[in-house]
Parts: sequence; C-alpha cells; structure tokens
Amino acid sequence: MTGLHEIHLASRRAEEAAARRFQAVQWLQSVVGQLGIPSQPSEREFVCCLRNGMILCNAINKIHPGAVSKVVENYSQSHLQSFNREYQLPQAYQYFENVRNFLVALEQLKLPGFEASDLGKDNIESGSVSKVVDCILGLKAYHECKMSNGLFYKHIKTPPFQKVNHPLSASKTSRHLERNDCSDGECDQLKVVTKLLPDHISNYKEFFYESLISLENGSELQSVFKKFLNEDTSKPSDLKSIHLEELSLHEEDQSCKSLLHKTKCNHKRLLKTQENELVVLKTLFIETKQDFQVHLQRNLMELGCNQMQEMSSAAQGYYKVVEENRKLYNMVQDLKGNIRVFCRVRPIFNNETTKGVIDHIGRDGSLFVMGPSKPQKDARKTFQFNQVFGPTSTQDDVFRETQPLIRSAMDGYNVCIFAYGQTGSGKTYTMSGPQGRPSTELGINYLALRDLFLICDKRREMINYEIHVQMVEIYNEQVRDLLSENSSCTRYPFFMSLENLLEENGLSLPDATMHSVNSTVDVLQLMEAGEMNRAVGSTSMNSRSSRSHSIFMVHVRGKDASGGTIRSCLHLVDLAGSERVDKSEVTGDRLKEAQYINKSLSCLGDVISALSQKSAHIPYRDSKLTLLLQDALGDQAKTLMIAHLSPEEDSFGETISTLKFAQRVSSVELGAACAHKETREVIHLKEQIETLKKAQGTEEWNKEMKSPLSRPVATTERTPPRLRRLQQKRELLHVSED
Ligand SMILES: Nc1ncnc2c1ncn2[C@@H]1O[C@H](COP(=O)(O)OP(=O)(O)OP(=O)(O)O)[C@@H](O)[C@H]1O
Repeated sequence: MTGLHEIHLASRRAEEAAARRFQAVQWLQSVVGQLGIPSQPSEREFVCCLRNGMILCNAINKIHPGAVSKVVENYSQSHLQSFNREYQLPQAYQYFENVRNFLVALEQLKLPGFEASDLGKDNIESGSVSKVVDCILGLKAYHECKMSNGLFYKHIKTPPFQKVNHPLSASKTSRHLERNDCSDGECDQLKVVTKLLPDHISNYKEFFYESLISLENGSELQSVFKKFLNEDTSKPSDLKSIHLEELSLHEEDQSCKSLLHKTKCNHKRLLKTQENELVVLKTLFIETKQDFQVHLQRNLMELGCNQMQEMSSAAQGYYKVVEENRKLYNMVQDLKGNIRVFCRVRPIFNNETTKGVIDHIGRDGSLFVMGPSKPQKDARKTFQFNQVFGPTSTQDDVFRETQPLIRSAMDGYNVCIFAYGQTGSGKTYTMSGPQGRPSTELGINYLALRDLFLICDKRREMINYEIHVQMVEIYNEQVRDLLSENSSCTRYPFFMSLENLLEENGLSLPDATMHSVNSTVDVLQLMEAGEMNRAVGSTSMNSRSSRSHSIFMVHVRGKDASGGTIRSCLHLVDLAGSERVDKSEVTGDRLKEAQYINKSLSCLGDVISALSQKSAHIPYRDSKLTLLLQDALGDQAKTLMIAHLSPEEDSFGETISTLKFAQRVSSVELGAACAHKETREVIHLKEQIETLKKAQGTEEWNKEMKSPLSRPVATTERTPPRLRRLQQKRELLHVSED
C-alpha cells in the first residue's frame, strides 16, 4: 500500500516539476528568444542551458533594464547545446560572474533567488533545480505584474526547499511570503501572490505526500491535508494568514498523530475481527465438507449395498445353476460312462519374468488360454472339462472332487485315475505330493487310501474289507515291480510276459508283489519305498523328472455277512511326462527313455481315439501301458484323467496339445460302469456250473442227457424239473453278470 502510494506520489511530483520547468522555459524564450533546448527539458538540460548565466542576465535586463550592468557575452550560443564539461570548464569564471550578477540583481529586486552552485552541479540534487525554476517563475510573475500594472513587486521569497521528513517542521523555517508595505497597489500585489500561491501549495502537497508515506496513514492525513489546503486557499485575501502558524501546524501535527493512532487501532480491530470471521468460516467450511463427505459415502454405500446385494444374489443364483448343471452333466457322463477329465494348472515358477497363457478359469469347468504371440481376442482358445483347478488350488481341493470316484471302489467299481501332462507340469505333485512331502501336501495316492480306510472303519459291521496294494512302473517298455523285496527285481527290469500281465480277472499283475495294508502308515512306508525304486532323472525342464509311468494299484476285497463279495481295483497312475525331445535337451539314455515315453503315450492316444470313435478294434496290445490300463480304459470302469498344464508362455505348444488330448479323452464313452458284486446265490450258482462243467462227459452226464426228460421239449410243463432248474440258474447268472 505504502509502496504504491510512494510511486504515485513520486510520479505526481515529477509531473508537477516538469510542468513548472515548461512554464519557465516558455517564459524565458518569450523574453530572450530560443534557448536551444526542448520545450519540455529534463532537469539536466534545463540547468545546463542556464549555467553560463547569460540567459538569466539577459532575461532580467529585459524586465528591468540595467539590472545586470555587464553581461559576459562571448560564450557562443551554439555551445549552449553542448553539455560537455570540457567546453564549459574554461569559461567557468564567465558564467560564475554572470550568475553572481544575476543573483545580486534579484536580491536588489527583492525576488527569490538560489545558490550559484545550484547551476554548477553536474549531479542534480533533489530540490536544487526547483529553486532555479521558482526563481524564474518569480521573475515571470514580477514581469507579468509589471507589464500589466507597472506595479512594483517588492518582495517574493521562494520557500527554501528542505529535505525534511515532516512538512510541519519544514513550515517552521522562514518560508513565508511577505506583503509589500507599500500602500499603493496592495490589491495588485495580492493578485501576484495569489498567482504564486498554487506553486507553494504544490510544494506543501509534496511535503504532505512524503509524510503520508512515512506515517503510513494516507487517508486520514489526506483529509487533514485537504483541510489544510482549504484553510490556505480559503483566505487568499489575507496575506498574513497565508503564513502557516506554528501553533496551528503543531496542533494539526498532534491531531494527525492521534488520528493515525486511532486509525491504526481501528485497522487492528478490523483485522482482528476479520481474522476471527475467517477462522469461523474455515471451521464452517471444514464441517460442511465433512458433512458432505459423510452424506456422499452413505448414499454411495446405500446405492452400492443395494446393487452389491442384487449382484451377489444374482451371482449366487448363477453359481447354483452352474453347479446343478455340472452335477447333471456328470450324471449324464456317468450314465454314458464317459471318461471324466479334470485339468490342473500349476503355478508359474518365475512370476516376475514369465507371463502365463491361462486367460481365465471358469467355475463351470471352462478354461481359456491365450497364445503369447496372439493377443487378439479371437486368439483365445476355449476348452471345457468336468473341472479345472487353478494355480492356487490345493491338494485337498483336487482330492475333494475325486473322492466320490475313489469311494466307488469300495462299492465294487474299478476306478482309474491317471495324471497326464508335459514334463514338469505337476503330475507327481498331484498323485504323490511334492518332494519331502509335508503332511498338508500329500497327494491323491495317500489321500485316497486314507479315505478307503475310513470307509472300512465305518462299514466294519456290514462288510469286512481287505486292501492290498501293488506298485509297478513301466520303464522303457518294461514293467518293474517297485515293491519287491527281491532287489534284482527292482534293480533290473522286471520282465513280464503279456500273458502274465493279464490275470484271469484282468485286474492285477499276479507276479508283482502284493502288500496288505491296514493303515495310512503302511501306505506311506510302501509309497516311499516304491518311489525310491522309481526311475527318475534330471532334464532341463524338471530336475527330478519321472522317466517311467508309475502305477499304484489298490485292490479292494470285501465280504458281507450274507457271504456276498465285492472286488475292485483302484489304479492310480502317474504317467511319465510327455515332452518335446528337442526342448528337454536329452541325449543318450535320456533320449531313449523319452522316445519310449512318447511312444507309449502315443499308443495311449491311439487307444483313446479308437475308443472315442467306437472302433471295433482297440489297440490295447500296442504298449504295456495300454495293456495294463485295458480294464481301466475299456471295461465299464470309472476313469478320470487329470490333465496337467505348465502355464508358462514357452510351454504354450505343449499346453495346447495336452488340452486337445484331454478334450479327446473326455469324449470317450466307456459305457455305464458296472460294479463287481456277487451275491451269495450267484456264487452258489457259479459253483454249481463249475461242478456241471467238471461232470461233463461222465457216465452220469451222458445218462442224464440221453434220458427223454433231458431232451428239449416244446413246453415248460414237459421239461424235466432238474434241467428246468439248471436253465433258470443259467439265466439268472447271465442277468447278474450283466
Ligand atoms: N500345484 C503345484 N503347486 C506347487 N508346486 C507344484 C505344483 N505342481 C507342481 N509343482 C512343482 O513343480 C515341479 C515339477 O512338478 P512334478 O515333478 O510333479 O512334475 P511332473 O509333471 O511329475 O514332471 P515329470 O513328468 O518330469 O516327472 C515340482 O518341483 C513340484 O513341486
């Protein structure tokens, strides 16, 4: 505020000074002719022009001839335009004489003068030029007065310009205009003074403005200033009153100070009030903001909650329907005897650097994969299975879904679960658990047996179960007994003929060691022993790669109180990893292993294709693997394949071929599964048939067959009772065996 005021004041002062200089130049030119400087000269131009005193002397001589008797004239007029010190200095004595004579003349005329040094200074001081200007304007007034009335202007003294901070102190100096005592023309003198008065007022204005800045109270002092000016100008007729009385000025000073103090206090009070109001406003603003936020959140919550509830109930309904659909689909598959297919995606090993190809896993068993090079939407491939397990799914999740199937082994159904997938995709992890195997991550093999033991316990009253296990591997097309105590069988390939492979009931390998198990501890021990004997090797894709197909067989035998029996086999198969030989970088023995593995898996593919196309010939005998799984894959068994996927981008090719194979497997219909249960009556009839078979060809048989009763008759009445009974038994047997 003060700064602005100061700038404003300074500019006004400069304007006023320039106007006065202009007046002075105009008048001088009208008296002595052209001065050779601009009509609105700067202070420096103005002073330099007058420095030699010649113009001043000529001017005063024009007004008052002879006022300066001798004017030093030999200083060329043209030089007036030059402000160069070099030219001026040699004539210093000349202009000094002129100036001095001019000042003496002024004094004689009682006109206001100035210091001779005011013209000689190179550095223009504040106020020094204005004294010269005052002097010339005084001369002008004198001249005008004289011209109009011939009056004698006796005494006009310019107020000495003092650099003061307070106008009132300045007023204390001898700044006054005295009235000429001459009685004649008093009114005319008054006119002259009135003419000069604005100049003086202007000087006072400047003082006041300066004071305003220093006192920092513009408005109040301005009013005082106005008042002061009014007082000054209101009584122009009384010259004496033009004197600024010390006393009155002192009073003004006091009143100014008190006003200033009062204003300061008022301002402070106003400021304080405004500050308080600001604080109140601020608090109000914060409260309103908080209120608004709370309201907004509440509204959003209400809105969101309603929508969320709707959405969640819709989602629940949707998932219910999906679940029901899945159950129905499974039932249809059960009836048709389809091979069920689950899919399990292992976690990505190097999550930061590797990208996955699994795009989406649906709860309805759908799986979307996206190729690394084709990010377009249409490059997404969709597959549908009975169930898909994502990378975060646990061993328990997988087991829970397989449990009903495993339990059906206790009801006499043959069950086969086999893990398929490229090497390193997690087959062994799912079937046996990870290496070192913490109890929380035990695989299906262990969990299945634990569950079977539980059922045994539950049904102990009704059925007496016996559980036996066998564990073999197919390594380089040779079957090896993994649980044999005979080290030669485990150290060297355990050869089995195809005839040996197929026992009479087609379920077990009679030559492979069979262990009876009664608890999970037994199972764990056997599994560990079997895995120790397994052929594993290190490939670039899996440091502990299974180089063989491992088959864990659980034989269940049950006898109920009535003498009925249950017989089933649960095959738990961990296939060797399908692998691209070039990618797994194997050579030598490893290459041979890989070739065998790939060959047997391709035979498995052929069997699957033949089954899905319902071909008359199924090529089971092309490999030991398919031969061993013949019952699981074809004879009304319940079969589940768990396809394993490595989700990394660089496994995309294998992932797709695994998924395609799995899709083909899921289309295979094996026919409705059939339980291997025999009631006491069936067993008895079977025994009778055996007896009859043995009796065939004997004398008794021939006699029986020759008798007229034994020959076929047209009506039931004519059939001998024994033969009729036999036929009925045969029919029954046939029905029950179906
Ligand atoms: N679901 C999973 N969660 C955590 N780790 C897993 C999972 N599946 C597999 N792994 C890990 O991946 C690695 C390879 O798994 P695994 O040996 O079971 O593969 P594989 O398919 O049996 O391979 P191969 O056919 O070569 O024997 C192991 O270190 C295993 O612990």
